[in-house]
Amino acid sequence: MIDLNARLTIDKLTSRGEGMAKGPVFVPFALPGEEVLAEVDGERGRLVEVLKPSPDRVDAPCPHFSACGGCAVQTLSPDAYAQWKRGLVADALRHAGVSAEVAPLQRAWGGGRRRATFHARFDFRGRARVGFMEARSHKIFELDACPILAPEMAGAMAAAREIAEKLAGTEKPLDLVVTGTRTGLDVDVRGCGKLDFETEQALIASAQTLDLARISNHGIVLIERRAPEVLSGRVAVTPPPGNFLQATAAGEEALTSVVVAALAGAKKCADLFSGSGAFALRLAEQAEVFCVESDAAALAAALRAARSTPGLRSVKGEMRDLFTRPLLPGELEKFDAVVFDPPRAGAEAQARELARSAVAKVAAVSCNPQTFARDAKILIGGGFTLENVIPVDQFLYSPHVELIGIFAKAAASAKKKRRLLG
Ligand SMILES: C[S@@+](CC[C@H](N)C(=O)[O-])C[C@H]1O[C@@H](n2cnc3c(N)ncnc32)[C@H](O)[C@@H]1O
Repeated sequence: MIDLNARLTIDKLTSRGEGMAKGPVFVPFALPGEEVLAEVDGERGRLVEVLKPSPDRVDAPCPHFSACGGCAVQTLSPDAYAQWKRGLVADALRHAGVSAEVAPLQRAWGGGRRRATFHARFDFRGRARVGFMEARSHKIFELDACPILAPEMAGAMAAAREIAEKLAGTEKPLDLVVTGTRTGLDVDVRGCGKLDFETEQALIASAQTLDLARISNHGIVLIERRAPEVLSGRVAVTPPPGNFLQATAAGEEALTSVVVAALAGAKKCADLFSGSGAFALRLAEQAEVFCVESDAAALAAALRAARSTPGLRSVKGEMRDLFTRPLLPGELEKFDAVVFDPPRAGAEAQARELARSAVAKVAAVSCNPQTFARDAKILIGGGFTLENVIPVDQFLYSPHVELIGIFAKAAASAKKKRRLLG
């Protein structure tokens, strides 16, 4: 039954960035401590009016707030926002029974996001609607400007629109992944399947008129006019189309500088889930690095970048699925230190092997506090101490938070493990 006029008190802001009242009822855009009027249908509430605003409520900086589904947590004051995000990490650790001091949130959005995925849908006349998704809907929200995009993304929306128009004939829902690089925009189109010759030529022509660095169809390059380049420290990397990239350059800098400092002194490091080398290429200024990654193109990009940069220590790598074939203690023996940065699912299998290993220092980077906490518990069970937890915010106004945990194992305990392993 729908209650059109429910008066609710909001108890907390959830890990999805929604206000939660008793019931529970989840009310997007409502803040803790507020009294609100909401339209309630089961567990979902639609904010109608804020009757008693929180002292932490501020004006949303973006004119598209609440219509665009992108940035739900814009009306929380900067201090309350930082406490909430830090709290997401602290709660996940507490819930998993891991005791650790969590450092204050590092703000790392810098100039803004260097990648965005625009969605395109076509109406029955073939007219493209291009933009982000509307809040809680499958409809497209069309917009001209997004304040959270980095300057390198200038022209990204116009490019996405023009390319979508060229693909109207496919009638399929499309995603356009646009990355702002220092040599221009890199666009990867997804969802259109194999294209006929004329459509491919039309996209190549668009790449010329829009002065794109590169355009690809689901990873298959149609034209590379200039190699797209991002910097990993001083190393220029050409990431494969649509490949994983930390959301902001400042976020990558924040995560990697913590890891590089924590692993200082190590002569041989492993970078597990290495992608195109954000950690490895910086660590290689001070240590030999071995990268392990399941995506062949990403691994190749890292190794190629290392080869073409003078002055780095050796960077080698292996393509390997670390979920099913984690590095075993015998293989880990070669390394003084390990960084691992898995996808949201975490690195359970690898954490189990690290726990059994004699590695002295481990930096765990994560985009999911829950799986981080699970993996941290495994490492601690293997004799590691969690020395430091640092939350890093590169997804401004969203509920996403990254974090780094620095783990150390005392030499005596590491030696004992080594003896046990024979
Ligand atoms: C969060 S990204 C981190 C990449 C890199 N460390 C960076 O900062 O740019 C996770 C990486 O893990 C890789 N990956 C996903 N599943 C994997 C698996 N089962 N085994 C090895 N690598 C995997 C992805 O291809 C991706 O490059």
